Amino acid sequence: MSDGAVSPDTSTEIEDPHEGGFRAHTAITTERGGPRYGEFSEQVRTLMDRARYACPTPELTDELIDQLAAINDKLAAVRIDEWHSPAGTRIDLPARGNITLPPFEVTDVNDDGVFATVTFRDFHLGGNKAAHGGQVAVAFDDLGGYASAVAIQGVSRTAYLTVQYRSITPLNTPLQCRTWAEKVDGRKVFIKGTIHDGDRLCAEMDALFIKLNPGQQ
Ligand SMILES: CCCCCCCC(=O)SCCNC(=O)CCNC(=O)[C@H](O)C(C)(C)COP(=O)(O)OP(=O)(O)OC[C@H]1O[C@@H](n2cnc3c(N)ncnc32)[C@H](O)[C@@H]1OP(=O)(O)O
Repeated sequence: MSDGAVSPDTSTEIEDPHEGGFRAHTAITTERGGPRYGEFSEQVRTLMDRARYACPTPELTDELIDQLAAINDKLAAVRIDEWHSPAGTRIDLPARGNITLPPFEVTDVNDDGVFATVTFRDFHLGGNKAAHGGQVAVAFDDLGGYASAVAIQGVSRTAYLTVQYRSITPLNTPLQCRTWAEKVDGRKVFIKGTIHDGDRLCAEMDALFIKLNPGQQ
């Protein structure tokens, strides 16, 4: 760190409940960030959407830098560990409040798998109005992990994930995603997935998740 630089404030880390995997033994709560945290997440997503397509004047760029720096300073002052951050733990919000995921809402979980509506936004643009292929994989990874968790009632990590891009995945369109466990063989969980725009198949996933051993990172 250079002279005079200040480290981000991480003093709010009050405990480390991490015992392996990527889930902590913390109570599930929908309180963190307050009742309007979902609106906050939506504003962050909208910021990224608008920034993706904006061409500000140099003067506006100057102004926005100052405003965003002020916001970033406020957020840095309330930095906390990943286990207690509402982003990723607010199960009442789209994509658990995780702003790095394409927002999705799980509509059903049953013997046929996990069913969700996922919407790729302007900031997920790949090119020519289509979603970026990597973002499609992100959606599959998270919702595939969900299907794996349901199948084994435990935590797993992705060993491999392949995507077949069958047709254009549109932006700003509620799409139907289904992920399901095709086979469980010991610690190996073979997961399949599809994303449809109505009747049209956009992409398919074939993935292997490995159930983590106790304490495994
Ligand atoms: C609800 C929230 C959902 C969120 C989901 C998000 C999921 C993620 O993004 S996880 C992040 C991305 N993934 C990673 O970082 C994982 C990195 N890799 C690893 O940590 C390890 O390689 C890991 C855990 C996958 C497997 O390692 P390890 O636990 O030592 O298992 P290992 O003994 O090597 O393999 C177990 C079995 O799987 C097989 N296997 C492991 N990796 C592969 C692979 N890539 N391809 C094929 N088979 C494999 C092995 O051959 C072995 O098979 P068998 O039992 O028949 O001999």
